[in-house]
Amino acid sequence: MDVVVLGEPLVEFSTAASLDRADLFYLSFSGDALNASVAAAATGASAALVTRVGADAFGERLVRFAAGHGVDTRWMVTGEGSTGAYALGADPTGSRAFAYMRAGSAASRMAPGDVDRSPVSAAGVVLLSGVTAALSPSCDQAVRHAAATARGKVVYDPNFRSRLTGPEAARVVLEAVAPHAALMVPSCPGDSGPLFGTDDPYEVLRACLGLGARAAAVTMGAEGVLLGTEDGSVLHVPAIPAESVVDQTGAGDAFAGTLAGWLARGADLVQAVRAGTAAAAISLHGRGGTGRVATTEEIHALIGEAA
Ligand SMILES: O=C(O)C(=O)C[C@H](O)[C@H](O)CO
Repeated sequence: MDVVVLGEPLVEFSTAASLDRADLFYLSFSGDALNASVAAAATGASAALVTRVGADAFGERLVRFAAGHGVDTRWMVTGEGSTGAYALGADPTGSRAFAYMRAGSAASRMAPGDVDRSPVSAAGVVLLSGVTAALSPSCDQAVRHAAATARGKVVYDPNFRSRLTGPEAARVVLEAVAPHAALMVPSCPGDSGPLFGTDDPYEVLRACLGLGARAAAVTMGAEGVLLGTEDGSVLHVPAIPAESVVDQTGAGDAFAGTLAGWLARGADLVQAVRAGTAAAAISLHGRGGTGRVATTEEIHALIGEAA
């Protein structure tokens, strides 16, 4: 397996109106782990999502949705608890509101055994996130176990969510995972303030390397990505400008999933980060986490290489 992602897929109810006024919602499927696994599969890499869904109206649809996007669903199993869901209000000014309906969900009941039953140990890249660790104590354990099992092949997205966890707890997970990380992809701002106490991307980069990650790609939205490696090299990769932005939800996941796919297929770090920035730019044209998934041809066209 090229890429293995561990985390919670969510049913997504989105609207361009505000959540307290909208009465019509668009149904789709999202969640940081699903967004990233769909992006990874779109690169041509084999990509599996390791998770649990509920035995309810949406669990099976979620699995079908993932399969329809080329994700290997053999490790999306049905378990106790409901399929997680969230409502997203993404209005045209760019402001966003989230309402989670995921407490006690099937995926939040994952545990280290889910990792042992998955292809994590044989994966080219294992994509883990702070969202997954924040779902429950057993998910926290699963993330740490996956990091140790993946033997240095981890891409870690801290993805700090104040509705799910606090800075201290998120920082403890980050410190546990960092020594296993081939790459960390913190956002700045976003993850930087709560987790690193600074919005200076160079300081965030140094902090990630100081914790034992072999490389870090600090994502800065329209300012691009600051990429640094343990040998001391630092490179600024510009963002790809996006016009007519519909919604930024999932852009970071498109970045992480795409770069994981490219890395697993043999690209070097700089190529993979460039591909990730292209996928993130394209994702801004769709509503929700999976509304617009970049094709490899589109990525090549944007980064100026022959497809
Ligand atoms: O916030 C989360 O936990 C989600 O997974 C919902 C969205 O899909 C996610 O925030 C996009 O990154």
